[in-house]
Amino acid sequence: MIWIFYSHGITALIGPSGSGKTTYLRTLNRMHDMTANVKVEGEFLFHGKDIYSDSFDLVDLRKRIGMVFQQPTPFPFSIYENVAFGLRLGKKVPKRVLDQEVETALRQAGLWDEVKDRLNTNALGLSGGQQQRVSIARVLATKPDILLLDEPTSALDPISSRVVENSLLNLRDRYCLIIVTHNMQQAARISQRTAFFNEGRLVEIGKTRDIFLNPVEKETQDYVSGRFG
Ligand SMILES: Nc1ncnc2c1ncn2[C@@H]1O[C@H](COP(=O)(O)OP(=O)(O)OP(=O)(O)O)[C@@H](O)[C@H]1O
Repeated sequence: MIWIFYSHGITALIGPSGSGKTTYLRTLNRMHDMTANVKVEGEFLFHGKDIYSDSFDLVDLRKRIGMVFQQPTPFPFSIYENVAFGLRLGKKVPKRVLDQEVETALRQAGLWDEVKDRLNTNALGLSGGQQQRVSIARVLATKPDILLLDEPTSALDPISSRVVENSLLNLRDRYCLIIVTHNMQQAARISQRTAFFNEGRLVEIGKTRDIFLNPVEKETQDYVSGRFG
């Protein structure tokens, strides 16, 4: 099966617990490389080049295909240093440039107005939703093409979740976002395309509206109508 992700927009990966959503997501930036006994099959082309080829630079890959996890993952540094972290890796960047890039990333993540007066305070002092947006800004700062998000709002309260969702909505015209979510309402609210996984297989992928209202497969119909999962 050939599966294409477009250069921008949100694709939601849905399915019952243990259906393989996270396992699939992690293949997209080679997160399984460090795990013993994992075999990845198939071809994963990124701008026409197989990301599993030996010549693909892993650090570059993870900059261009960034990942945001379920738990916010700020480092115990200032907000500024968190976002600047990836920009500083392996090169010297002038402060003026760094300031600009940090601001841009925080604006894109929808956090700038809330933190612009306290960039030097510890990111761990922020709320969960703010910490998650710091995590998103940190990934955005390295100028990725793709953001992989593994249940990015499931550890947050409903209000913080909505704020993070809104940030993702603002990013979808510029980036390719691929998001694992347990929350079908969330998938329906924010994604243009949805993929349904079950028992380690991709069952069906299509426009979100079609997957929810008019799926091809009975398995998908049963899941979206709440008959299992
Ligand atoms: N295609 C597959 N091949 C081999 N193992 C798989 C496959 N899909 C899933 N698994 C195994 O099933 C387990 C659950 O998978 P995974 O965590 O990806 O599911 P999930 O849909 O993300 O679940 P949850 O929604 O609970 O986070 C993992 O241990 C994984 O190794």
